[in-house]
Amino acid sequence: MSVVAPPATGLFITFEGIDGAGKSTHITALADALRHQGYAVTVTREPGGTPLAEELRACLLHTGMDALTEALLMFAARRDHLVRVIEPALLAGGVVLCDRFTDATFAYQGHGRGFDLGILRTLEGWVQTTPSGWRQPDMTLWFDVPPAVAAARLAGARAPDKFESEPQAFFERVAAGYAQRAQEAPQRIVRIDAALDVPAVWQQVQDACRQRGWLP
Ligand SMILES: Nc1ncnc2c1ncn2[C@@H]1O[C@H](COP(=O)(O)OP(=O)(O)O)[C@@H](O)[C@H]1O
Ligand SMILES: Cc1cn([C@H]2C[C@H](O)[C@@H](COP(=O)(O)OP(=O)(O)O)O2)c(=O)[nH]c1=O
Repeated sequence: MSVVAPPATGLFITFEGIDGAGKSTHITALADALRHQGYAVTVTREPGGTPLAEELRACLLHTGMDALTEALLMFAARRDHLVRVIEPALLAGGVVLCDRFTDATFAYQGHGRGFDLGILRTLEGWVQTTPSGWRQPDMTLWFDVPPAVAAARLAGARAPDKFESEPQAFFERVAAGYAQRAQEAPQRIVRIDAALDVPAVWQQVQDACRQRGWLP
């Protein structure tokens, strides 16, 4: 299949899934593959991606707080990131690969913590409305993996942060939250079977891009 140029409004692709699902591993590989095709690619992450949002990330990952505070700080970091980094890159016609976005807030704060989904929907509407309109990812790759598999991958791989220290039951709820989001937005959210080995997962990531004409 021939490769189509990204639309003039750019291409926004997000990576989602529980901790240890394999997002970071594949975001690098996809960035390399897209750059090879001549795309201008920005790789970024949430919470984070700007100096202010990285400061908020440090608080969010290491300081205890109530669920509303956590949700508001996630969306505050997202707004700064969207306005300063994501929108300018997309409006310049580039590709933005973002490690997590609003689906993570629904999964972690909504389903993991049990925070009100209606309030999250309101915040999503406010935060993702920019001068150029409503911004949603063009495609979201959801790395679906059983929490026990993800935990085994992370054991010993790195020191756990606040979220990674949560019990498996928390990640079961987060995983169910992602499944619900995927059901609500089947056109946007592509399920990747992330329990398979790295080559098999990478194949699925490439297939999702090929089906949309973004990779040959
Ligand atoms: N498909 C896979 N099979 C086995 N191990 C994997 C796979 N994908 C990633 N890993 C390993 O699991 C750990 C977590 O992967 P990472 O990409 O950092 O996940 P995430 O960014 O989703 O938290 C890393 O040590 C990585 O090398
Ligand atoms: C974006 C986002 C992340 N998170 C959590 C999920 C992760 O455990 C944590 C940091 O995400 P991440 O960058 O994936 O962590 P790491 O690089 O250590 O894998 O923040 C939320 O709870 N809500 C959100 O909206």
